[in-house]
Amino acid sequence: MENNDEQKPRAIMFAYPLQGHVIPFVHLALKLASNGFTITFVNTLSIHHHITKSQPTTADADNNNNDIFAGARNSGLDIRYMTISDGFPPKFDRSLNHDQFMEGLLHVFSSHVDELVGKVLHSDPPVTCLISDTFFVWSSMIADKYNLVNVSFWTEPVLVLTLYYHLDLLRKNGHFASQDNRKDPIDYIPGVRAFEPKDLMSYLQATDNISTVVHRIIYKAFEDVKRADFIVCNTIQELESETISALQQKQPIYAIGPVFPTGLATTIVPTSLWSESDCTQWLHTRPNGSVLYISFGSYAHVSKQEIVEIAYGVLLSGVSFIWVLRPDVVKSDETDFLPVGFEDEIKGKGLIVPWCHQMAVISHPAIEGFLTHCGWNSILESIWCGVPLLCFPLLTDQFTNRKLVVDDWRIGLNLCDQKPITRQEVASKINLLMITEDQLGDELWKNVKELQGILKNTLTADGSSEKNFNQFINDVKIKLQGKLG
Ligand SMILES: O=c1ccn([C@@H]2O[C@H](COP(=O)(O)OP(=O)(O)O[C@H]3O[C@H](CO)[C@@H](O)[C@H](O)[C@H]3O)[C@@H](O)[C@H]2O)c(=O)[nH]1
Repeated sequence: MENNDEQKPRAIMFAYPLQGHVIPFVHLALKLASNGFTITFVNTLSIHHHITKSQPTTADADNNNNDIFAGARNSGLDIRYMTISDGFPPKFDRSLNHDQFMEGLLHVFSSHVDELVGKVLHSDPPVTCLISDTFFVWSSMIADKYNLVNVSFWTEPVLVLTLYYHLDLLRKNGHFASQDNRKDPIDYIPGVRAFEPKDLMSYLQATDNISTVVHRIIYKAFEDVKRADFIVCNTIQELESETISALQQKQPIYAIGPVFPTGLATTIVPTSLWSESDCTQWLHTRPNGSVLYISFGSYAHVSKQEIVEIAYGVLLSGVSFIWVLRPDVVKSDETDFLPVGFEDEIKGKGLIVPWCHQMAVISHPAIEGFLTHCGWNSILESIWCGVPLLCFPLLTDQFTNRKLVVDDWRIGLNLCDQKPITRQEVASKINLLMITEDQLGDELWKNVKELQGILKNTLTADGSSEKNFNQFINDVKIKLQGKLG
C-alpha cells in the first residue's frame, strides 16, 4: 500500500554516451517515471547534439530541441533533462578517436558528474538515488559522497556481467591474462555451464595487450559494481535463470527486460543519433517473409574487405534486403567501401540506408531474417519481433551473445564458421536462414517464436520482468527509508 507521507523517490540517471546504452536508459527512465519516480536524466552534450541534429524538422522536434523529454513531460511524467560535458569539444570525433574518448570517460568525466550531482542534490524533491551504467567507474564514489542509493543498470546479458564479475577466477585458472591463455572449456564460473574461451567477450580473449583503455575501464567498473546496492538488467529471467540465480547469491539483481520503446516512448522521446530513413514504403512493396535486414549497430567497425564479401554474398543469395550502413561503419576516412557498381546492381532488390527505425523495420511482415553483429538490443528486438538471426559478432559482448543465440537458444546461425568470410559462405548461410521450408530454417523459426512468446509474457502483469521491476521499486523504497532514518 502506498504511503502518502513517503517521499517521492528521485533518481538521477547517467547513460553511457553510446547509442546502444542511451536507448535502454531512456526507456528505463520512462518506466520508472510511470511508476512514481521523479527522474533527472543526464546525457552528454555530444549525445544530445547528435540526437537533436538527427530529428526531422517538425514542430515536435522544435519542442524537443533542448529537451528530449519535453513530450514525455507533457504526457504527465516527471522527467527533467540535463546535459553534461564529456570533457571533449563538440567537434571532436569520438568514434574515430575512440581510445582517447574512452580515456576521458575513465579519468575526466567523474569530475563533471560530481559537480552536476552536487548542484542538483537539494532541489525539489531531493535526489536520493543514482542510476548509472555499469561501465562507469565512478558510481560508488558519487553514491557514497552524496549518500545516494546506488543502482547499476546493465544493458547486456547477465552471462556477460557474470564473466566480468568473476574476472579473478578467469585469471586464476589461466583463461585470461596468462602468457598463453588456456584453450580448454571454462567450467568453474558460478551459474555458467562449461563453454569455450572463443565465446568470451573480445577483451577477455586478448593476449597481446590487456592494458588497453577498455581493459582498464573493465577492471575498475566491475570492481565498482560490487559496491552497488542493486543491479538492474535488461534481460529476462526465463532466458538466463541459472546465471541470474548464481549472481543473486552475491548481490540483489533484477531481470526487468526487455526495456523497450513502447508505443508512447517511440513517438515522444527521440533517441537516434543519426537521421532515420523511412523504409516502410519500400517494405510495403515486398512479399511477406522475403527481406533480409542487415545492421551492425552503432559502435563496431567492419573492414572494407568484409563489407565487400557481404555485399557480393547478398547478391549471390538473390534475396531482397535492407542494409544499414552508417557513415562511420568502416574505420577510416574512406566513404566508398561498397564494390564499384553495387548500388546499380541492387536496384529493385535492395535498399541501403545510413540509419533507420530498426524496430519499425524488423516488425514489418516482409522481414524474414536479421544479419546482425549481435548487439544485445538487436537480439532482444529481433526475438520480440520473432525474426531469426544470422550472427556476425565483431567486438565486446557480441561473441558471448552469439553463443546464446546460436548454441543455447538455437534461434540463429553463424554467418561464417571461420574468418575470413567469403561471399559463397555468406550466400549459403543467408539461404539457409531465409528458406523456412527447410528443416533448419523451420527449427530456427519455431524456436524464435517460442522465445518471442516468453518475451511478450514477461511484460504482462504476472510476467517475471514486471514482478521483478515492482520488487526492485519496493526494495529501493525500503533502502531509501533506511538511509533517511
Ligand atoms: O539503423 C538502426 C540501427 C540500430 N538501431 C537501434 O540501435 C540500437 C543498437 O543497439 P545494439 O544492437 O545493442 O548494438 P550497438 O549499438 O552496437 O550496442 C552497444 O551496446 C550494446 C548494449 O550494451 C552491446 O550489446 C553492443 O555490443 C554494443 O556495441 C538498437 O536499439 C537498434 O534498434 C536503430 O534504431 N536503427
